[in-house]
Amino acid sequence: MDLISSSASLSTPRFRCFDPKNSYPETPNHRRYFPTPFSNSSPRGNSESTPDMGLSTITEPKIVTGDAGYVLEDVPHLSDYIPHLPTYPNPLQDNPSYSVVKQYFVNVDDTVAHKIVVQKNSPRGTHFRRAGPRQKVYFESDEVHACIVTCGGLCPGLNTVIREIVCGLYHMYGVHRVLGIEGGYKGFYARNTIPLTPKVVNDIHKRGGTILGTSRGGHDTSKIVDSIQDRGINQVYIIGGDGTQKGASVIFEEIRRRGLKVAVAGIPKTIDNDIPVIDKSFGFDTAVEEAQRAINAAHVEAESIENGIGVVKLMGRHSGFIAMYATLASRDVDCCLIPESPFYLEGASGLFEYIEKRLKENGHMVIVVAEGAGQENLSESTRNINQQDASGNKLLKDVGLWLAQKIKDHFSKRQKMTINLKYIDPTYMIRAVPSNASDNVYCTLLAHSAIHGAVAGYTGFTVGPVNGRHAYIPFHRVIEKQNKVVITDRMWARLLSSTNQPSFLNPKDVFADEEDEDTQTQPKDGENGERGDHG
Ligand SMILES: Nc1ncnc2c1ncn2[C@@H]1O[C@H](COP(=O)(O)OP(=O)(O)OP(=O)(O)O)[C@@H](O)[C@H]1O
Ligand SMILES: O=P(O)(O)OC[C@H]1O[C@](O)(CO)[C@@H](O)[C@@H]1O
Ligand SMILES: [Mg+2]
Repeated sequence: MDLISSSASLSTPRFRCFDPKNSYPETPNHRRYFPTPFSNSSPRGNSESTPDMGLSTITEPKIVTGDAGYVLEDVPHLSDYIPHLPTYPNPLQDNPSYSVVKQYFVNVDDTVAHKIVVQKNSPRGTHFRRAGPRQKVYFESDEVHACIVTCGGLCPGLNTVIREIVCGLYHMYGVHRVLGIEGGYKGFYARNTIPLTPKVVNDIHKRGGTILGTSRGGHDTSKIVDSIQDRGINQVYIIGGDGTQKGASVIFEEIRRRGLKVAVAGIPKTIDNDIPVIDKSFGFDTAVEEAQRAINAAHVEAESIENGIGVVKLMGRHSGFIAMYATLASRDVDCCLIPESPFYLEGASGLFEYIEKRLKENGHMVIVVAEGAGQENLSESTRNINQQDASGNKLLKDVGLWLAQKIKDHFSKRQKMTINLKYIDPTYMIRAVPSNASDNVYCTLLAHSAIHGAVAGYTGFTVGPVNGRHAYIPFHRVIEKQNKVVITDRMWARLLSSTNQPSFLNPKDVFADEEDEDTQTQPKDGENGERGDHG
């Protein structure tokens, strides 16, 4: 029996109080899991508690299984822990723009498949709850008091997401009280707030950065939730990367522990594109486009002089997506170095040998290096002082400068070959720009999906496209690991074939990696389409 078409519904209850025993079907094929009971019922957190520590027990994943290996990894709902919540008709049904749309409301049983490449006998696999407006909502318009916070590094599109949350709440749901939290998580308890209206945010999407400011570190769960409670905030929109989503997850747990009617929605922001499950992060396309300008400059410089070498360093701490896509887009790049693919300089099939070959063949070359590439080489040659930023992220050594110097040193020893190397570091330029047109549209959809989820009572979720369809993804799925370029995937093979660079791998290493399932954040053979590999 197909779970979706079965009479037993996956939906949260409507027009009645929540009874967890009835919320999910229970048949031999339909197992059900419920949130763990609250660890205590204290209405306030203990502000003496250690900052940045999870104060609450972790909610168990909500997993529903169906026929033929169907699995729904569902997100929490306010009614999971607050009984007797009233529901209201969605005001969109009377909105002139939306009411004309046929089937505007998402069917409560709609789910989105995580993997869409399947074989005849494959199980149906993991699904996520489809994002979008619901017929019934759990907040009245004048009851909503929302807030928005941006955390972590900058990314093109932050202002667009802020704008669209404010305008979406205002125009779709008649919400007039939205607060901007200044300066990231610590702003909840240490900074001012800014009232946000459609007028205030009207043209902010044309600017880079975030009008709210951002920060790293300073996540004090208890103080943040105290502030949310004291201000009477009941919808929290949190925009940020993997660290931010971890922070959002513990905020959600604490809110649930206190039994507050507060929806927590995460909007994934990462210029490195390192958040798993979602197709792609906003701002990524803009960053790749902006990187073309640096690569073009490096190419022009390199081809204008004898044995010219252009080296461009791009962002990407642990994931080389920007470098890989910028390289593939440009076609002027002869070598792309990313954190996922270790490389070496000396000897047969090493980088120096390849540079010499390329210069002899072509007279110039361009190298793109992601900031996290080759850190193991740098550690060997420089003292490793394990420095961290305020959020605990390891500070990387400058691979661009190191590489440029190594290449210069190598060729200066070789009398017969004088090289001219130009090093370009556009690191912050690619993330400080406003988002491009397609990212702007994407940001709008993310903001709308987050709003629809929160007003419908869903909480503890990150929103994002999964195979092109927006879905609500439980926090644990996006914070458990980072998305990385899979160098045994066809996308990396395409890159190798476009640059003709050495793979720096011997087959033994490849097979050893393939055996280690944990290193594979993407399926092999490019089958997931997650990062645009539909080949
Ligand atoms: N495990 C965690 N628990 C609670 N809060 C966290 C955790 N990790 C990070 N944070 C908080 O999240 C915020 C942002 O984290 P971080 O600086 O790592 O950036 P990010 O969100 O990963 O974005 P990006 O890395 O893309 O710039 C910081 O305020 C940090 O204190
Ligand atoms: O210098 P900051 O602002 O801490 O950010 C640098 C880091 O942020 C990122 O852009 C991720 O947001 C990384 O690529 C980079 O290492
Ligand atoms: Mg991060």
